[in-house]
Amino acid sequence: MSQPLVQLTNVKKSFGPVDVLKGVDLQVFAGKVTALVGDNGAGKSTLIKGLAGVQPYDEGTVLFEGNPVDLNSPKQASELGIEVVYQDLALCENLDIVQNMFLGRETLKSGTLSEAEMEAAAARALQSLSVKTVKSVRQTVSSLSGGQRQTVAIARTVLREAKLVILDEPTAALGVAQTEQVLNLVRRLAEKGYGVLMISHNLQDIFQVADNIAVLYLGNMVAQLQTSQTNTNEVIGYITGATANVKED
Ligand SMILES: Nc1ncnc2c1ncn2[C@@H]1O[C@H](COP(=O)(O)OP(=O)(O)OP(=O)(O)O)[C@@H](O)[C@H]1O
Repeated sequence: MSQPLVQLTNVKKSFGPVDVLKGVDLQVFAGKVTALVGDNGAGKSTLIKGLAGVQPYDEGTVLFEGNPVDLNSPKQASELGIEVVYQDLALCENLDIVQNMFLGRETLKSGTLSEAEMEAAAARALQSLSVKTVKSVRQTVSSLSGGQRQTVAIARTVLREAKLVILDEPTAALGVAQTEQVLNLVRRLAEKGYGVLMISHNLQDIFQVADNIAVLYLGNMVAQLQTSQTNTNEVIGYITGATANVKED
């Protein structure tokens, strides 16, 4: 198999006396969707906050494209090409799609952009993901459906030149049709070569879009499975701890 885009080795994180990540390994590949699953409190959010540089790990190594990297701030993570779409999406209701896509980044690496250039770049980001559900990039976010909002938040990561897109429960608040739209978009992200790490509690979604499934149980990575080589019962066994595979200290 090719070199992972991201490789975490023996990552640990504690809050006071509570060990939340107890030496976690994880590999995420470019062009693949990796689902991160685990019961409430397993450590999924803590794991992605470390990758996002929001809450740095206490110990462990992170290789990005094969090189050791520090992830001590969101800026460092973003500069490497790690972008997270949190459940709240961090979109401003009263602003339009273009304004939201450039929020806080009115100037890019290439310098300051005019309105027309920003509009064109926003449209290009959506087109690159074959998004047809958004009619105009000048629509305000308040007029968009939940699925369209998720789409805009994902397209924003593309505009920010992400290499790894981390999605926190992207379909949690969506109905059936919009879930389908967003799952198609997640697949397209991978087809375009992005590495995707997706937290989800929905096994149906996971079996539909994920190439790999990583299971956290009480702060331990108990399984990294290929979706094609496993089934729902096996994954549930690891999530609930019925199938034990915990590293001894
Ligand atoms: N800042 C913090 N201070 C203290 N404890 C924390 C902190 N953040 C997380 N925890 C604890 O770490 C454990 C793992 O939390 P985390 O949010 O990473 O789990 P999760 O798998 O994302 O859960 P969920 O599916 O419910 O979102 C929990 O027991 C939680 O209470």
